[in-house]
Amino acid sequence: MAEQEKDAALPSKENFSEWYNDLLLKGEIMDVRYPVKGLYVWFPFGFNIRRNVYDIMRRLLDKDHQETMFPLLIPENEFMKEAEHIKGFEDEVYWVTHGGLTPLDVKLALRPTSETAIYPMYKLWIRSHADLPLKLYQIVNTFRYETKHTRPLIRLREITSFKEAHTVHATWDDAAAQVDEAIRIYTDFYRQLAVPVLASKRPDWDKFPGADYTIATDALMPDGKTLQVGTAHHLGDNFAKTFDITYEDAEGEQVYAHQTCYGVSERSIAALISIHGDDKGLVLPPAVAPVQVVIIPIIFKKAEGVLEACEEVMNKLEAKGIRVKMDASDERPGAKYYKWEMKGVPVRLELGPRDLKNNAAMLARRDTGEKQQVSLDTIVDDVSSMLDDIHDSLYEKAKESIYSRVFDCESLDDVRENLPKGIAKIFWCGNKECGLKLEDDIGAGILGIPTDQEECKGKCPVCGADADTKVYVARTY
Ligand SMILES: Nc1ncnc2c1ncn2[C@@H]1O[C@H](COS(=O)(=O)NC(=O)[C@@H](N)CS)[C@@H](O)[C@H]1O
Ligand SMILES: [Zn+2]
Repeated sequence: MAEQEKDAALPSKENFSEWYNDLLLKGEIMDVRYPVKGLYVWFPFGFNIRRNVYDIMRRLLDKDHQETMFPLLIPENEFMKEAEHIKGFEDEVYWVTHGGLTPLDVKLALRPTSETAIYPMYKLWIRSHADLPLKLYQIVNTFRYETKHTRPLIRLREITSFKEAHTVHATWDDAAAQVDEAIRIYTDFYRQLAVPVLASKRPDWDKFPGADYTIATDALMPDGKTLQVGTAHHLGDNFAKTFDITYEDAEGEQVYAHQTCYGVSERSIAALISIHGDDKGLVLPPAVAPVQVVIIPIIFKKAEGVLEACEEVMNKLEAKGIRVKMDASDERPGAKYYKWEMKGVPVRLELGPRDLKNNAAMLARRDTGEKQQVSLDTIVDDVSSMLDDIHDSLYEKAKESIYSRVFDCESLDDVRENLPKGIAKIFWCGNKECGLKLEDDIGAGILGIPTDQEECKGKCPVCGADADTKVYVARTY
């Protein structure tokens, strides 16, 4: 890897942006030196985290979805069919115009998202209500010519890990239920990454192009800005009408289907790195850590059976399905601790001659730094429960961090005062002019109406009209 930059110390997490960029290199996540703006390269270690993260997503989806894969290239005539969708993506889509030296008679879009690749096929596949609900997903790369500031894992021009699900239903209500199910799946997915998220219904002007409405999940980053880490869209029968996706209902009538689509990307990894990391580097939730336990043999002149004991412990942990590595290199122990702490290994296991004599080993937690001596007879259970404790503690700390930075505000001044720290909740009458004026006034975005919003009565801070909902407002990525 790039040795030269890795020697300087990691900046403090206080300057979040420098810390984040440097950690992507030092933690061997992504290399940003690829010569195309917005395209980045996975280091193997980072790619290993990605595999673990998406294995969790697959386990959740495979319960009642099927995974597949559609082509990357979309013919212009299909892409240009749905007006709203075109308006939303026309200045972001990349086009392929040649095959070798031969100009193409129909130029091809690189999928920015795959509705217009998938739905012409759904038209062919769906004939009767017996074919519904259809729930497919793919995990692919997609391309968006982002003009805002590109950042690895957060805003890429090639989204390398775009999980998009596209479902088809008999009725609008069935599709609405699927949107709720998608948000439940995402909330569970993020809980397994120890990342708490807030779900809210986006204002109309911020919904997905071509959708009836969008519900999004947002994480709160250390710098007080929110990151949209997943979205679910109710597409109504808008795309079904455009792509003529109909099914024969029980009465033999041809009926337009109702659809949803929902997606997450490598922002899921940006969130877990940013929320859990510290000044010593990555702090990985055990569920996604490529190495969950690193064994450090403490060897003096004579090995005195230490290496054999470490091998034995390693085999017992591996037999339990724990991802373990032994670092028997001849680096100093301190250098080893530094390296594996940087890579966020949740548990370090130290074993030297004295431990061996006491039939014990020392466990050190990466998240809190606390050390615990355990007997070699119970070490597998001790390590397993420590890994569980680490997950729970990371999740609790992250929940405390986001809920303590959601501020219930009564006035726009309140909002202005609290925004630098996190998310504000403020009344909104629901009409667009007020919403846009509110966003303009405070230089931040309306995230939306919390999905767990209770009834509440108040006044719109812009027009003074009665309001019965509070909305989340925040500075966003
Ligand atoms: N340029 C980007 N880089 C990284 N992630 C992105 C980028 N653009 C969008 N995302 C992520 O991808 C998710 C889904 O994108 S989206 O536009 O909201 N929705 C769709 O494309 C729908 N077809 C559902 S898959 C977003 O919630 C966001 O988390
Ligand atoms: Zn108003």
